[in-house]
Amino acid sequence: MLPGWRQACLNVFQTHQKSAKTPWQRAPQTVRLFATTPSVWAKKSVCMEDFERDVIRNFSIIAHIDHGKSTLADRLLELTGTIDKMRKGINQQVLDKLKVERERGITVKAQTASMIHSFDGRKYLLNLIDTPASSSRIVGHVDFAWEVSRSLAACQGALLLVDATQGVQAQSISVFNVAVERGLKIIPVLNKIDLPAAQPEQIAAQMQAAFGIDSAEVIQISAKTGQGVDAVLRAIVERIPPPTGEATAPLKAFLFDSSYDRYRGVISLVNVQEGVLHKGDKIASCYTRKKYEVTDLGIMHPEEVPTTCLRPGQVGYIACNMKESSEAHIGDTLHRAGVPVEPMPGFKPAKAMVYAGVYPIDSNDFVKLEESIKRLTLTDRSVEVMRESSTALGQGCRLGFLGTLHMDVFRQRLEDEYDANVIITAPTVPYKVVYKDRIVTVSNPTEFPDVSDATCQVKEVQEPIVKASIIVPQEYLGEMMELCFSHRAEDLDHRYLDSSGSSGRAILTCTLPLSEIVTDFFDQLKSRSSGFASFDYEDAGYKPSKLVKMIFLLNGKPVDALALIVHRSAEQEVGRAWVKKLHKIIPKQLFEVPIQAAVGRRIIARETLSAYRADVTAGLYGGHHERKLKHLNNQKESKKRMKRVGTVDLPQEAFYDMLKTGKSS
Ligand SMILES: Nc1nc2c(ncn2[C@@H]2O[C@H](COP(=O)(O)OP(=O)(O)OP(=O)(O)O)[C@@H](O)[C@H]2O)c(=O)[nH]1
Repeated sequence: MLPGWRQACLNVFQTHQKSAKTPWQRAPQTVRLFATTPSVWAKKSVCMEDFERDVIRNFSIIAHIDHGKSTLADRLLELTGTIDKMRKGINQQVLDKLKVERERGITVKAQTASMIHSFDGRKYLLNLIDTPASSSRIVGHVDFAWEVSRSLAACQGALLLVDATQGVQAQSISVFNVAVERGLKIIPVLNKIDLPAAQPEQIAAQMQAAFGIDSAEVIQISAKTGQGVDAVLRAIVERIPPPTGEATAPLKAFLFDSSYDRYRGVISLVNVQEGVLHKGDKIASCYTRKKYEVTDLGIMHPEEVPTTCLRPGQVGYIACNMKESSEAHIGDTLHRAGVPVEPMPGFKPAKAMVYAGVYPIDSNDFVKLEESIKRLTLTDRSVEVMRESSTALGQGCRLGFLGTLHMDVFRQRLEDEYDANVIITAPTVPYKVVYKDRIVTVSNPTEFPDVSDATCQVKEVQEPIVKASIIVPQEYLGEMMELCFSHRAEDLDHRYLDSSGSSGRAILTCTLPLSEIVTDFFDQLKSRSSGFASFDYEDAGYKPSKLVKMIFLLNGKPVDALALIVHRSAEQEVGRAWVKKLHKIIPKQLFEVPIQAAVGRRIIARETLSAYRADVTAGLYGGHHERKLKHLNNQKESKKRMKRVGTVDLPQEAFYDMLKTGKSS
């Protein structure tokens, strides 16, 4: 169940969802909750002139998953009277939105809310910019580092929230580093002190060791009971500096998020840095140079509340007849048309780290799938989309994701919101193939050259590597080191975060090839540390590596959709495992089928599928000629639904099974 106003809003749309004829007619959930203003919400009006720079505070809450970010955000909204406690209901969160977010307990899409807070006789405008957290249950949080980084660019401060029972986790450190890099004022907050297992003193000391902050600055709270939360509000006002920027300067607004509304087009979230933005203003984008007219603007309070203007330092939404999501570039600078300004300094664009082919289970559904992907990317701009086709799977799309969690979330959203059943090929990272005269980035195994073939003129192959950090109770340190070494770790190092014997925590850092962590690394990390380890990684460039392309042959014919890029040291193991799996999954044919794994011309592994003919007429004794014919015809029909790979018939579902099990193998 959702809180009052969100539930009412959801009900309106669920009715619409049910009446929508096709899944792709349905509005994406982000849009539904973001852009509509049902009458159940009380009309609010806010005069933006009341809030000059010195009474504005722009901040984020940064935390590891489940440390209580959404609970604290709700408490702040309640304490400032932005939402009504009774209407919201108890223990229900206001800012989390998507179904996948509720199911996985993670925040995927950032949300922003403005609060008005009276303090020491003055009214302050507090803008909370919600950053998505990761799910350490699934894989590294780096998937959403891009979202976090863009949210933080609109802030001057951040609440660093740590669970007093769990202590500092890997993601707390990585987000902290991003915040510090951006020069944000950090307010350390220790949450869940109401729990009997809380160890506030020990964890505060841990925060000192991990972040180098003064433990006396740590505010102890319980976001659940509200204890100490007023001290957080005080610290936001007192410790976070106000934004800079002059109202008289030419307009400069920083675009940090966008969503899509089917009626109004793109809705952008902006942070006005300089000048004043009004309804009716003609604005232009520094990036695309396109011009627009502002048709609507206001603040998220927490729903949309229209205002007459947005002044320096303020954060709000604008609608300006932007038709395509691709026009709203995250990190773009908007200015008054005809009055160009210097764009905001370089913003890291989203970089795809993991690629996979996405195909419909029924190849006739490609058009529908492509449409669904298009719609979904309107709300998730960080996904790269290209068309591709495979002889085995037909027409499909090659998608680039920020990480495997991102890929998983995208697949789940495709299934939840668009009823799309898809086959996703094994994830591949982008490799660099260095030829004598050029460097080519390859993210599709079918395009990877046969490096053993001298005519290819490949000088070397480079693979992406990451700097990984694992925080774990000391008793699991050895186990974690072994895990890292078995995944080709280098430069392994560790230090202790506190000195409380074996129950204390250690942080282990190393470099790992990205390809090693996109499959089973995370599951192993969790199971080998009894769920206690937290893991994070960041991009660390490229490094030469001995990689080869492995292909699989059925009856001597290669199956393109199954090609893999593997490290030479693992080729035997991987080849054997996949051939065994294929042997289990591929249905028997009318003839014997050799299943082989090959690297270049070398056959690495082989299994043989024995011949079999489904005798559909067995049991039909005597002269039932017509019935026999009917059964044989049925058999012929079902064969038409099979994919023909060379001479071998494969049902599309077999690929689904192979690739699904391939992921966890
Ligand atoms: N006892 C207690 N429980 C809390 C407190 N704060 C949060 N919780 C509980 O901790 C769980 C996680 O809280 P959330 O607010 O959803 O955590 P989150 O950090 O927003 O999680 P993400 O959305 O994934 O970032 C929920 O069950 C909360 O009720 C607290 O101060 N005390």
